[in-house]
Amino acid sequence: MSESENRPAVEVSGLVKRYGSTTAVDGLELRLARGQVLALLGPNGAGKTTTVEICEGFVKPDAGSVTVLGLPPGDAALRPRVGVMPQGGGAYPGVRAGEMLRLVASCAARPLATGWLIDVLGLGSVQRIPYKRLSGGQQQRLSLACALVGRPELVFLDEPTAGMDPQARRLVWDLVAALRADGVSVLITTHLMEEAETLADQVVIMDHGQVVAEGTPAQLTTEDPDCQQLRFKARGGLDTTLLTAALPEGCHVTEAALGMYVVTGRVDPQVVSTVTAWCAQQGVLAEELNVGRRSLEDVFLELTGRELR
Ligand SMILES: Nc1ncnc2c1ncn2[C@@H]1O[C@H](COP(=O)(O)OP(=O)(O)OP(=O)(O)O)[C@@H](O)[C@H]1O
Repeated sequence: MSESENRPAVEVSGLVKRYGSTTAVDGLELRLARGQVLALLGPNGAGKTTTVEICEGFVKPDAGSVTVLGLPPGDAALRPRVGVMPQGGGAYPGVRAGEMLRLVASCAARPLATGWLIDVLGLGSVQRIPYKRLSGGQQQRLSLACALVGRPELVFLDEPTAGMDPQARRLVWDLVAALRADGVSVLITTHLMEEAETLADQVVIMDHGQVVAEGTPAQLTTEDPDCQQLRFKARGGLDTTLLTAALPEGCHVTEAALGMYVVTGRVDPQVVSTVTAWCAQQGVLAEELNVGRRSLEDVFLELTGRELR
């Protein structure tokens, strides 16, 4: 086995990319092990697409090192081994869907059967329709078919399910799971926390071009026992400051949405009984009580803030 075969699928170190005064990527470290799925999360403008485009070889970095299957990004030897699904498609507007896929397949040494891929991705009825007339979700599915038709060892999927209906999204999730089962490495960017939790072995949350947290979905959401949550519903507008004061130190109550309360902290039986008793004193019933770990979305918002970018 050559030395490059032992390297991770993607290895990024000290990566920097500037656009004028904007530092899109700021010393990023990233490692995708072979055969794993890595989900790259981050708010708008965090630098995800720039990072992926550097790994794909489309954008040159200002500093840092990147290897893809042990080779420099864009190396000609990578072309048949890497599948790319760029954000927002990337096909000739006039080309018919079926032609597009066959064209891409003709460049591969051992392509998948295009008819099979068209069926799997539910594109049979739109094969003869020009790319520009496909719906957004159909364009995305065609783009995914093009990324996969060459049986790649590594796939870059930049927001693959953006704009897809729930059926198409599930289909893509099944396909990604099947790729993983076949030993394909996948780097996926997404704004859907459920997508990351469902698919990823490893989640990397980035912001301002840097990694702010990484780990398995379970590690990111359960690591800290003091950060459990008790959720309940009750009449809107309860005094959360008073309830917080009634709870042990370290517990904190917020009204996440009208009538939806979240107690964050170490949730033990005493905390649950204090909450229900306190609600009873206010003459309200705490309903749909649920004790669980933080969601990935909670972790994401905590790390990257709630303001719009
Ligand atoms: N070609 C470019 N020229 C100038 N600035 C750019 C260019 N590409 C990206 N940027 C800037 O770099 C930063 C990172 O952008 P990038 O597209 O990588 O973010 P992202 O995390 O993929 O965002 P989104 O979730 O919105 O897709 C942004 O501030 C963006 O405006």
